Amino acid sequence: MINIAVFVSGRGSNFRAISEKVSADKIKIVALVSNRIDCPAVEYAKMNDIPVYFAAEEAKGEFISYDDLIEVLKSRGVELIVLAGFLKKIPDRFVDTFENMIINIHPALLPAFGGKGMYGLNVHKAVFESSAKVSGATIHFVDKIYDNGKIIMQKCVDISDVKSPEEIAERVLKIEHEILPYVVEKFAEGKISIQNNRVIITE
Ligand SMILES: Nc1nc2c(c(=O)[nH]1)N[C@@H](CN(C=O)c1ccc(C(=O)N[C@@H](CCC(=O)O)C(=O)O)cc1)CN2
Ligand SMILES: NCC(=O)N[C@@H]1O[C@H](COP(=O)([O-])[O-])[C@@H](O)[C@H]1O
Repeated sequence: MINIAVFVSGRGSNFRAISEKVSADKIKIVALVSNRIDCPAVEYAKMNDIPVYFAAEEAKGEFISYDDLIEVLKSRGVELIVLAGFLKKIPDRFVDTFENMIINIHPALLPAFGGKGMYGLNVHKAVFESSAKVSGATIHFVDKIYDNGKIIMQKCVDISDVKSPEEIAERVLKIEHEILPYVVEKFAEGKISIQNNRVIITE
């Protein structure tokens, strides 16, 4: 079993998918981290006795600093950090400390439609405006640049008949809720590795 931390900024449906779909004998969610005090993901964590931490660049009020958060996560033996709708840049020192231990889910087929400003519905609006016939979700390692890390898994979905960005969002979210719990479980089983600079998933 591995200890994981999940970082969120809002609704938390991917966080819930991990919590509800990955078996308790494979992972323990020892921390929910958010940059927002009042969000549904935090309510879900509190209802399920998952420790909640609010983090920001500087400690203030209920917020701890990223530097203090590093020590908290180390003390909790965190082996995997999952960014699930987290909308802030993870600082370089954080990326260095947890090298190849941070993953992110992005609601598009990277490297397309990624980078600064590309989050939430903004992504699906850009995809819709591009007239793309396919979209999907990407899970990647987190490095010091937005949406730039090694890709772990992608799954696509047909959007040739959609009438709005919201329809794309709905179809992609279903994909996210499938592949993120799968990837987290593979991490817990020790079946994801980097060999010759390529990500290998062992079935
Ligand atoms: N060091 C990294 N940090 C983060 C990454 C990453 O790959 N490396 N991924 C993002 C998640 N993400 C896309 O998957 C993403 C999130 C947010 C933004 C963005 O432009 N944010 C705005 C601020 C939005 C807000 O405060 O509400 C900004 O930076 O101006 C882009 C991509 C998580 N962190
Ligand atoms: N670039 C980052 C980004 O856009 N992340 C996206 O935010 C949503 C969070 O939903 P959730 O809070 O219900 O999991 C998800 O669609 C996730 O891919």
